[in-house]
Amino acid sequence: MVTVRAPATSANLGSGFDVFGVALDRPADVVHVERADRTTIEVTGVGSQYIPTDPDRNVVGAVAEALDAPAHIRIDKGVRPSSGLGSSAASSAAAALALNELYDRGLSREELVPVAAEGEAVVSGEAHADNVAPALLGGFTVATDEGVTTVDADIPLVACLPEIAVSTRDARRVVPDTASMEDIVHTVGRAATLSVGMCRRDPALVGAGMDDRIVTPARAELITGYNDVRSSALAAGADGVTVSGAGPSVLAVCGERDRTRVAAAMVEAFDGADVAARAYKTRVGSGAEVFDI
Ligand SMILES: Nc1ncnc2c1ncn2[C@@H]1O[C@H](COP(=O)(O)OP(=O)(O)OP(=O)(O)O)[C@@H](O)[C@H]1O
Ligand SMILES: N[C@@H](CCO)C(=O)O
Repeated sequence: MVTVRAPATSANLGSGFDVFGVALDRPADVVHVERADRTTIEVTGVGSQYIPTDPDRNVVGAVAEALDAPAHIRIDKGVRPSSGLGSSAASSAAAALALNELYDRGLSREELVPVAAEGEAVVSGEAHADNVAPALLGGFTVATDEGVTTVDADIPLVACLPEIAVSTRDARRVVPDTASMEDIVHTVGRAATLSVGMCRRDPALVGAGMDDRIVTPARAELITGYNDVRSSALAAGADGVTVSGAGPSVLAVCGERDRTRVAAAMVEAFDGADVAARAYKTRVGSGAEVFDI
């Protein structure tokens, strides 16, 4: 049996839609795989009652098929589904790494990114790699059709998860088809600023780089209380705030000493909108880890 822990992730980071992503140091999924003649799936943990065990509908089934690696796959969910924290990606990445080890396929983590992205295609309709890349490689990742580049950035973050669900598939439907040249130039500038901030481990630059006029405003409409949560986090000292992935989680970047105050402000603002929420005081973390073989 092979066991792998894969982290939650936060994709887009505002200005990097379908390109940027970060691994978080918590929460995480843990996946156990054992050889079998055909793939069977068992799911426990947070939100498991909403996750199918049919290999054709669970992301790990697509990963097992892509690797031609039938197995009994037990998923212990630590990342809530439909959270905006890469729940499907955590399982996809963990299964890809675990089955690669179990069947000795010898693929590198970079080579496993498109394999794990096949899992994402099952649930969102597109094989976007911006969650599975950081889940496998760790750090801050830039995923394009040329491949993935990574930065080992140590940046404090707060991920605030409200008790509402937004599916990636629904959230992708509200993304506009076009954008003005002014908004494109604004967002490219912020994306470049964010990348420099990650390289310099500078939360203020990362926060400034999160601003986006193209996708985020449409996604914010799906999250009750988002505007109050964002302004409360900024008032509490956050350097930047944006929608985490497809939402509903809200991600704030801040200095280490401000995390507790920012986390409390975000939860309180959601409470003011009659939405229960919990906040993870986290940071950019490492990728999936193989525990035992
Ligand atoms: N192993 C799995 N883990 C989590 N969700 C899964 C899994 N397999 C299938 N799903 C389905 O995928 C959906 C959750 O994926 P979705 O992309 O919408 O949320 P997310 O991954 O938490 O968000 P985001 O991709 O924005 O970070 C749920 O409908 C769930 O039933
Ligand atoms: N880039 C994807 C990430 C989903 O987590 C989206 O926003 O739809």
